Amino acid sequence: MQVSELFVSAPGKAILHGEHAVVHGKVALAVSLNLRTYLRLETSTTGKVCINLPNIDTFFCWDVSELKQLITYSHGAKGDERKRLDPELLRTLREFADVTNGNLDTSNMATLSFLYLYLSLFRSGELPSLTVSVWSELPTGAGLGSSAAYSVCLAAALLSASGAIPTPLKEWDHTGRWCQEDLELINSWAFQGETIIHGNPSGVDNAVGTWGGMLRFLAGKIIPLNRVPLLRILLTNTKVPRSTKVLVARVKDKINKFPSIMTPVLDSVDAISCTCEKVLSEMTCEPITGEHYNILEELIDINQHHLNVMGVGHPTLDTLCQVTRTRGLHSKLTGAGGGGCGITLLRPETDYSVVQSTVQDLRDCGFDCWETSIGGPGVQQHSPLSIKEESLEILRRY
Ligand SMILES: Nc1ncnc2c1ncn2[C@@H]1O[C@H](COP(=O)(O)OP(=O)(O)OP(=O)(O)O)[C@@H](O)[C@H]1O
Ligand SMILES: C[C@@](O)(CCO)CC(=O)[O-]
Ligand SMILES: [Mg+2]
Repeated sequence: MQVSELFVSAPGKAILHGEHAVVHGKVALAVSLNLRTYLRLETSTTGKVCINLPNIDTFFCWDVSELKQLITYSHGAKGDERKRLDPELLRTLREFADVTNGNLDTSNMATLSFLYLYLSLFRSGELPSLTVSVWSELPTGAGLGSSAAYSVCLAAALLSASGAIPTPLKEWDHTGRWCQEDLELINSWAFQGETIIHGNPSGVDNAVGTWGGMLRFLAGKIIPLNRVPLLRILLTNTKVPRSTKVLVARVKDKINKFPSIMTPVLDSVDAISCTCEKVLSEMTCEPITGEHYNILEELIDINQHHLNVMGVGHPTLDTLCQVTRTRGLHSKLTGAGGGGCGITLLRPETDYSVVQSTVQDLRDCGFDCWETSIGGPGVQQHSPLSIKEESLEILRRY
């Protein structure tokens, strides 16, 4: 065991275009948010493994000796264990935690992905006693990549604690980032955590949590977009709970039922992402005009219609679009939809008073709403000094 106390964090994300279509091999454009999930890992000599997940009211402790037996029953991963889930280990863990396949309980999913990563990453040596506490600024299950930020934090902390990757924080620094090769390892294990929570993730959310910034994602290929203009975005949480796993499965059923109808929709979303990427890149090399923003707004409107066609809209998201439209602003859902969050594009000239009135209108609908900054850094190691006092207090409370 390499560390006694370790802090890491990973950002949430907003998808500009391409949610759902990305699961079916189309392009998505996604960007990290300034809202983060923080994790504290502390080694101990208690002979216990504990997780504290206060956002979802989940607190568990197991004896290391009890967990050790689970590995004996499992035959170990075959092939490249970073890329594919070990079905036998997962089955053993489902039995152990009494979680049936298809169970969507928040607490069960988070526990299962922790146990899976812990046992997979330490199975070849001694299982260590440790306590992991996670605290997030992100709303859970609202489309802002909370599951990916959680999985990325778990992967980074457990890989570092196992010695598979170094801890990058220098004595004199407040934050440290891993090298490219280590980030790829973190991302691949985070994808496994996402797979346990989501069922069939594309990998875009964990890629943003790992690398941060804005990126183009296509069939597992990640291209960072460095030349993008500064965008002003309003985030609205309708507070309608939904599960990404259920929504992704719903879209798949629809594609299977109406392939000739749904395939053109997915192709159109792909073209929207590509057109948006082109416009964003033009905006960095020529003077930004109103026409650039007109196109970005039209793309948002068209995509929102497509997402409704895919069956992942919600009446509250329609309300969000209508309310912002009366203020001349354009919105779409972000993430899996079915409730959760939407994004509204603000133009550079959008007056502060218009933003304020829009926020108030949306709050009057019962939504949470705030202007956000985008493009925050990907997964990081922290010194305690670089974590807000309230978050640090929560992480060290358990
Ligand atoms: N802070 C957290 N602590 C523990 N578990 C979390 C936390 N945040 C998210 N999770 C896990 O992630 C699940 C929510 O994932 P889900 O993919 O449905 O939503 P999301 O990631 O917020 O949205 P989207 O996938 O659309 O971006 C929760 O049920 C829980 O298992
Ligand atoms: C709905 C989806 O496209 C995005 C969720 O943030 C699912 C995924 O890509 O894994
Ligand atoms: Mg998710």
